Amino acid sequence: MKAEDVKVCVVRIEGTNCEDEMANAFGMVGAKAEKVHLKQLLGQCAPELKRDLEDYDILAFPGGFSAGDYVRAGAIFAARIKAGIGKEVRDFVEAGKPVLGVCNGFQILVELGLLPAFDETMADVPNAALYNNDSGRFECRPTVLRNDNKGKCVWTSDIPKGGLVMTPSAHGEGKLMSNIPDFVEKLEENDQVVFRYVTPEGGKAYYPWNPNGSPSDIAGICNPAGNVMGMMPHPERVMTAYTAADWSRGHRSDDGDGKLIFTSVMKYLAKR
Ligand SMILES: NC(=O)CC[C@H](N)C(=O)O
Repeated sequence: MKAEDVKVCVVRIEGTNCEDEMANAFGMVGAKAEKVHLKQLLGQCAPELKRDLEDYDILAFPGGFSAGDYVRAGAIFAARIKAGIGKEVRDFVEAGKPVLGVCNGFQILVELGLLPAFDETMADVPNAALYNNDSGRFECRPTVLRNDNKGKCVWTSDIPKGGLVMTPSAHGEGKLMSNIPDFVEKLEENDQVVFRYVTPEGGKAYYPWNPNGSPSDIAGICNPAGNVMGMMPHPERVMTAYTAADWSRGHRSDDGDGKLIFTSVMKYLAKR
């Protein structure tokens, strides 16, 4: 698939607030991104505004405070999706099409049951959640991630295994939790761990470099097939070096580290 033929659905509802930079990020790697309100996918709009998920090649859930973070961040957005287009989303994922959830988007993917999705896609009762940060407050700062994926995730092929990327974090509910006793081990066994928080030198993270207290310093995971990825930090905010933290620019020329996520998925689609 040529880059210019790639169509991206950047889906939003009231409270989403990172759709512009998410659409811009895909545009910077040559794809055609469209900001689509959930109501357009549900048909609750003028006929000419109706959109069908199957017409897109990538589904992206941007950050924000969808539905005001009521109940839990992402819970209401996920419930509305599941009730209205659950089958279409499941078909999209099972067709191997790439799905990205950033921050609130990650929370939505977990609430939908699309991550970690150990046994099935969109299980009725999700077996994980993004919980309140250990600090009990909203954490907003540059964070450094190490790519710990062994090659399964389609969103990280341009980042060497063990490579470091600086991507900023900004969230109140970023602690990945699960009711499954050996949750982290299962993620590791399935190669579903993607990013871990580390210090700028690549060492074991401690607060504030792990801003939320996530076990094993996990910052991002993928599904067993590797086409769905969710991460708390915001790669779409560091597409260029000038938006990166000054101390993190040593190993990048004019691009920001976040661009590698978007170039990676375009390479995956180029082979489909
Ligand atoms: N930047 C975001 O998407 C924030 C996500 C969510 N509102 C939280 O605070 O955890």
